[in-house]
Amino acid sequence: MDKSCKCPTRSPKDVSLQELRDRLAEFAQVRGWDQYHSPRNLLLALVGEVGELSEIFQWKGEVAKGLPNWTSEDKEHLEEELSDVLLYLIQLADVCGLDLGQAALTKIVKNATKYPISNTNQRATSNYN
Ligand SMILES: Nc1ccn([C@H]2C[C@H](O)[C@@H](COP(=O)(O)OP(=O)(O)OP(=O)(O)O)O2)c(=O)n1
Repeated sequence: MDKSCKCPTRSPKDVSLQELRDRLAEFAQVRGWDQYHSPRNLLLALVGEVGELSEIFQWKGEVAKGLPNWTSEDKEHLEEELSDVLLYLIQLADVCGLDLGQAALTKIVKNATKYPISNTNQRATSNYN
């Protein structure tokens, strides 16, 4: 093992929105791209990446959870497109001055109020009819 490596060691799941936001801000800043990263431009970039994500599923028919029949190349492509969407979403929230993580937690609480457990079968499933 290379002991000179200063790479942080952590669980693969241990990535915070704040770290992603900070790294994206630095990525844009050192390239002089902040000037182009307006809310509108980032939204359009986000929508473009959602389109690229959609293309992966286009014309495939239903896809089983866990993607059992997908190649590792297909899964890697999906990871990249999901990441592009996430990264533009984080940047959009950042340039709007919003705390996306806190907002998402607040929204989950709001969703739970809107869809109480006792009414889940009637209300949530009615969305699919
Ligand atoms: N002004 C920019 C341009 C790119 N990116 C970052 C965010 C995305 O993660 C990725 C998007 O890069 P591309 O526009 O090259 O898009 P793709 O990676 O999807 O490449 P392609 O469209 O060639 O498949 O780079 C960014 O933050 N700001």
